[in-house]
Amino acid sequence: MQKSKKIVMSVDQLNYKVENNEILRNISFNIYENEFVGIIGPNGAGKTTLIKILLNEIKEYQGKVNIYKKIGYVPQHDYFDKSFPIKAYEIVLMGMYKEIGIFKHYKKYHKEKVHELLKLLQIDYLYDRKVGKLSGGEYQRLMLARALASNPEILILDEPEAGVDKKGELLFYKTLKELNKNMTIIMVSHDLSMVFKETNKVMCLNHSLHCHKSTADMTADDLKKIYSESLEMLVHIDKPLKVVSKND
Ligand SMILES: Nc1ncnc2c1ncn2[C@@H]1O[C@H](COP(=O)(O)OP(=O)(O)OP(=O)(O)O)[C@@H](O)[C@H]1O
Repeated sequence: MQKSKKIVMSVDQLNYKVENNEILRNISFNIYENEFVGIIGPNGAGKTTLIKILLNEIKEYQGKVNIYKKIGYVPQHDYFDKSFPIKAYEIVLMGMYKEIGIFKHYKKYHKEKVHELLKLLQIDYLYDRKVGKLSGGEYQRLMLARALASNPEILILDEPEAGVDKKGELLFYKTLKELNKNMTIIMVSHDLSMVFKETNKVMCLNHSLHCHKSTADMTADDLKKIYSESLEMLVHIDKPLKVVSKND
């Protein structure tokens, strides 16, 4: 069934080094429309670097990267300096900068779109609030509104759970599930329990790609290949993983 789906992104033999430090090694994968892919891996595994390559922020790599659809990006929690005096609606307008331009020639239509997005994400009350006054969960939803402002077909999120409490996280994933009906989602996360609950594909990255498969087919051995402390990690995963015997 998978074969009839369209490829939205394809990476072939990607290698990336900084001086003699091999950060990404021989990475190849395809992402298909409407997939919800979780990228997991330990600290320093190259997850954010891979995202930066997909976003074309890093260009000095070897291999082929083809992106066939428009990307919206939800950055890590500390992406913006929160002491900067900017209001929530202005952050969302930034997501439309290609339409508006750097001289902020926005029209009534753009502001209406901001209201629409904030309403969709249940944070319309934040419209005029300074970004430094937002909670972790509100800030995360605002970043999502900014990413959606450019009408993306692929949404990439880098550790969206950081700085958000459990209730906020559950609400956020509910929204992502809804968006996933019309959008491909790629999410870097350290929250393995949510990755196993919410995504339908998982990539295990630790400089090279150790596995890329359906979430339902993930095994404890897949995790052991990338996490040395896998036993403690497994304790926090609600969903039972397949037990693979040595003969499998
Ligand atoms: N410009 C750079 N120069 C040198 N080393 C770099 C550079 N960018 C990244 N690295 C190194 O590459 C490795 C991968 O970093 P990256 O941020 O991609 O990891 P990550 O998997 O996202 O980690 P985390 O889960 O901690 O956020 C790290 O060891 C990092 O120090």
